[in-house]
Amino acid sequence: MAHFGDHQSSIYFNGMFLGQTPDLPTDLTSLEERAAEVLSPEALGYIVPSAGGGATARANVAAFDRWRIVPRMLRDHAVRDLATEVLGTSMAAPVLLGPVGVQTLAHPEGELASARAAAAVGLPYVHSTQASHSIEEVAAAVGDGPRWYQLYWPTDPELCESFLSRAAFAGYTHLVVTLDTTLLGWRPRDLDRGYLPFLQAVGIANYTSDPVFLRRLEKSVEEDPGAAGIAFASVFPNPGLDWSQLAWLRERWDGPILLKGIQHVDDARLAAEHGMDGIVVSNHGGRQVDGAVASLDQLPAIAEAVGDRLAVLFDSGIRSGPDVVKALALGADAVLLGRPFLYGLALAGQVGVEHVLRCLLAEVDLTLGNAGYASHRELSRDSLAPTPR
Ligand SMILES: Cc1cc2nc3c(=O)[nH]c(=O)nc-3n(C[C@H](O)[C@H](O)[C@H](O)COP(=O)(O)O)c2cc1C
Ligand SMILES: O=C(O)C(=O)c1ccccc1
Repeated sequence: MAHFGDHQSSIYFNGMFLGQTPDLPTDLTSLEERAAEVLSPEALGYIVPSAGGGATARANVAAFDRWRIVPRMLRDHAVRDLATEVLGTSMAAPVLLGPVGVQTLAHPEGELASARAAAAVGLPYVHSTQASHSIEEVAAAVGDGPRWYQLYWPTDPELCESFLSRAAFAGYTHLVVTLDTTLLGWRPRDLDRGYLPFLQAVGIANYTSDPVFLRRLEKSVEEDPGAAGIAFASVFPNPGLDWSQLAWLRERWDGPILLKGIQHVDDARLAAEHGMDGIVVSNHGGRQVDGAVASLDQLPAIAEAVGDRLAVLFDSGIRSGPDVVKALALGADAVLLGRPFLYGLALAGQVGVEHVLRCLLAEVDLTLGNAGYASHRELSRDSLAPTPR
């Protein structure tokens, strides 16, 4: 609670700004509009839209509106506590910064700014394989804060081992294996522009800092910046993965492993049967399978089926404090933030990301308190009612 508590009382007391704060909107929808004014057309076209016509991305957000919080009265909430622990990692609140690649697209300091902001607010940072800063640079930026590593499992086992050993050596403790992007989804806005950040010379420091990857490059990156993009395209797609290969991964990672991209209750059960420690119920913010179900709609059944065996994390569509409260009440142990923190990053670097995180946590705190809860641990399905149609 330490970090968040300090900031909450000194800056965002009762939701009001008391001291110096960045000149940024406090609601995340307005923040997205402001970020759209500063992002390049390419960056905007990559970050904001989703797969296909965006039906799943819209469904992700709309799903939260089908639930309403039912406030309780005269329940002492003078001392409130958002602090929690997930798979041994302590955090100021049940919120993590989700893995997001190529963040220099949004701001020159990219992942370094986001990682510093996460550490300053006391939330874990999940570092993407697809990042524009290396595993080691981001570890240094996080300092004493919690470090989780997200794996895009490359086709080359030697490269995969290299990523894993570098991450472990740099002090990352938890592995989040993203399963929903073995092939990049159909994304018309990028296709129409002929632009994908990781195929250009930018955005793949995580690969170009890797000795195994560099050995795979026939031409040096200095000679031909396009060579890295081509080598990346040859190792990134991995549609041959199946459940049997998790044993291989388990042998190579000592800490907890979470599977990201789970949407089917049977896959959640399979994750438990294969000895995983957690899952992230996610559809990648609607960026992969357009027409897929809303992520929140899958959460209750999944949490019910495996919540006693696995840590159940959730993402896709979180845009406000009440959204966080609803996901927790429906069975999530914690949520991951995606696009919203990128908008803060685009507008003001580290300060902008901190602003987004503090606004979100302050709104979670006020929503819980005014609904009669001293802690998110008191939430249950009974805290919500379905919205009448
Ligand atoms: C620009 C962008 C890049 C992303 N890169 C990754 C990535 O490298 N690895 C990953 O597992 N998920 C990635 N994601 C997905 C997020 O981790 C998360 O699942 C998603 O953004 C949640 O949906 P939301 O943006 O609606 O909150 C990315 C999302 C965005 C918007
Ligand atoms: O754009 C994404 O959503 C994403 O996860 C990704 C996938 C491959 C390379 C870079 C980012």
